Amino acid sequence: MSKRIQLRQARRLVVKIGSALLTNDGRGLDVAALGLWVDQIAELVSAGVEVVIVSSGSVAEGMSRLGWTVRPEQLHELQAAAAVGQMGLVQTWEAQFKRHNRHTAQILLTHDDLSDRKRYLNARSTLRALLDFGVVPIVNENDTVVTDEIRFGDNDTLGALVANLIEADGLIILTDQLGLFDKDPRKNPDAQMVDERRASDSELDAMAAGGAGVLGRGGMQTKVRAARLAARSGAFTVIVGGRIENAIARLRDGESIGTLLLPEQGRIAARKQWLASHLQTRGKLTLDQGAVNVLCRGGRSLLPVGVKSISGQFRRGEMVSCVDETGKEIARGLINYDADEARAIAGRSSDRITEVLGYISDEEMIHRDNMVIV
Ligand SMILES: Nc1ncnc2c1ncn2[C@@H]1O[C@H](COP(=O)(O)OP(=O)(O)O)[C@@H](O)[C@H]1O
Ligand SMILES: N[C@@H](CCC(=O)OP(=O)(O)O)C(=O)O
Repeated sequence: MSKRIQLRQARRLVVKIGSALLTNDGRGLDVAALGLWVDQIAELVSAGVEVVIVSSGSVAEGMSRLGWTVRPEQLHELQAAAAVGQMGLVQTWEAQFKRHNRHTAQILLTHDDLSDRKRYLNARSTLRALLDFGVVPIVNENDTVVTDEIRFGDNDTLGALVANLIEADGLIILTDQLGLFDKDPRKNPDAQMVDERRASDSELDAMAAGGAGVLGRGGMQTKVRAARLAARSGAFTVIVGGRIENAIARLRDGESIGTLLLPEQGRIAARKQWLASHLQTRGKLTLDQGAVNVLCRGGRSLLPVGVKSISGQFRRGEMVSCVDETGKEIARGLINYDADEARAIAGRSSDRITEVLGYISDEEMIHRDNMVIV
């Protein structure tokens, strides 16, 4: 049976749109095309699918606004163009979603934000809150503080990291080709499009080795790598032509367009493996019997009220071990509070967190998505 059914079942998606598509061959943003993607995404969101957009195009739009016809070589000039262009980029997304009465939000991220545990949880909470409010987040690299993306033109990786961050079911990469071909179709007219593969398939590397288009710079290599990264949290990736009529809607209907790259394992198994790989725990939470029962039954978060005592020094986002009153390990997970804060709210009801700490970041001590039962 075709794996395309996965697209029909997806509840949370990241849609990444590259510079090659967004920018009308370098002449500013292609507002008409952007409007058509917004129509399809707005329909998905109304049908209950959560969508985060990773949008490139700031450098190209900035160049157009500044009247530059040649892409500058100097990094600071590229960064300046990105800062100018980002304004136009988010204005355009906002105006297009407004036609559907949908709010958008600008999120600028760096790779470091996503590898630092604390910032990872902060970014994750913000994105989750936005999705809960029915807002469509528009993500781009924060080109003012880092230069990796504009140097390598690789928002594909950012798309995959966001898919990991929000535990998306899938990553849809819209590009200027119909999909991934067995060789670069620009240089090889006989190239054949790949329909479905495992993201880990090593044959994909040779296929993608052909370089990039004129505006985008990552090419298919970064897309294949992004598919492998996305697969780490169990997400599938589709590489598909953004100019195909109704591409997003047709994918959603399970139609076989573009190239589907599949993870080895499902979302939950992948997540557990990812958590299990963080072997080093920084602290220990002793739980009361009620909390142990609830966690062992599965599918529940750990609330502060079920925590009897805490040992160790840790920061928000670090891995801690949860044990029962005999010291037997029950679970491991990424904790939402620093050790001192966790001690202050342990044993208390979540509605008292604000009173005790003066703020609340999460009702849970450890969210169920960040926990693995051992
Ligand atoms: N095997 C391949 N299949 C499809 N496209 C390929 C392949 N190898 C290289 N490419 C090139 O990758 C380009 C798309 O990547 P890129 O220019 O980085 O776009 P984007 O801005 O969408 O990320 C295509 O225009 C194509 O020339
Ligand atoms: N962040 C920059 C560069 C990102 C970039 O070029 O990525 P992509 O075209 O998707 O491979 C921009 O928005 O122009």
